[in-house]
Amino acid sequence: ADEAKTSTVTPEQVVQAIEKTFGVTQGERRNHTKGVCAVGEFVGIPAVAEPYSRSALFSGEKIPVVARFSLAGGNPHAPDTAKSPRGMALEFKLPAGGLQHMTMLNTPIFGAAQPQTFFDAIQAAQPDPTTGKPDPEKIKAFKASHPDSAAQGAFLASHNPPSSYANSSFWGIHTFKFINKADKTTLVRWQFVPKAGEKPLSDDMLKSAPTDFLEQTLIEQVKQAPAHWNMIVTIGVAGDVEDNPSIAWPDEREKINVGTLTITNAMPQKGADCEKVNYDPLVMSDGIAASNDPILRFRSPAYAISFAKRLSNQ
Ligand code: HEM
Repeated sequence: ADEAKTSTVTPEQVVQAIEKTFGVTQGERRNHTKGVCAVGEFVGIPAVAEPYSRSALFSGEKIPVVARFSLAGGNPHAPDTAKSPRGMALEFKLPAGGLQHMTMLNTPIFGAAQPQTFFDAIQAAQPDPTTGKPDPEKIKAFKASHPDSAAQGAFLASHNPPSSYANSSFWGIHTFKFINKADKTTLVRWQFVPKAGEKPLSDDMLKSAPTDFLEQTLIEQVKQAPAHWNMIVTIGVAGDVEDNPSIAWPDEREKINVGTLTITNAMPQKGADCEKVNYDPLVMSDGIAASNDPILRFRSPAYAISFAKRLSNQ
């Protein structure tokens, strides 16, 4: 066990472990396999955002967005009632071909401080050959030996999953840097807050809801009226955790509303715009930059491996 803790797991090994635990859906994402495409726009509030970031995202112009909503894990048939993370991935199409990605979850923190913990979690969830199910003893041992997984686990256990993607908050989780026109850097974290409010499944709905409802609910909701989220940025102060996505920042930090995301249309992922996007979270525009968070840095090569596989129909 000590050896495992100090060893350096590679993105290849993590993607292989995901494939072993969940199986492979040919030509599809290795993680967050089940999902739905959407499109819309983002309008920033320059008076609020520009003191912190010079990104063209916050110019106040309408920025086209290609979005994808998803369930965590590599199971393409995961039930929409599963108490697992939901994802929201955004590709903002900035003027002159510039891009900004935000690839978020509906939990404020992540279940791993380093890639090794994520790898160990995936391995612990591997189905036991005799039962076809994860071995509860292995999951227990994983939790006991990985305290950095506890906060996200507790959040997921105490919050029922959303009744609609349009009624869920999504967090960027990692610490990022905003850089303004005077080259001043501010540490930030962000959250997309649904204007329609958070509406989790009730305990009764959790038992009675069908396997698949999230995709159809979103498609039908946005046919009636667009769905909106405010982008709320938390301003960090000296000493706030910069490189550990498993630890939340104190609640009392200043929060600013820097713009609104509007989703105008949603559609099945096959053949739609989001299908062939690699939502690498390190694709960023001038004015927004990565921290040294080891999870954030690790995601980029892991997504590239999954993307290359699915594009070549593996
Ligand atoms: C070591 C940590 C992580 C690993 C190894 C990992 C791995 C992956 C992989 C392989 C994919 C599929 C990529 C593709 O084929 O396009 C994926 C998708 C995704 N991940 Fe992660 N991930 C990690 C952490 C995170 C974190 C911290 C977040 C949120 C802050 C996140 C949010 C998502 C979302 C939303 C998607 C779906 C993107 C889409 O719709 O295309 N992941 N992840």
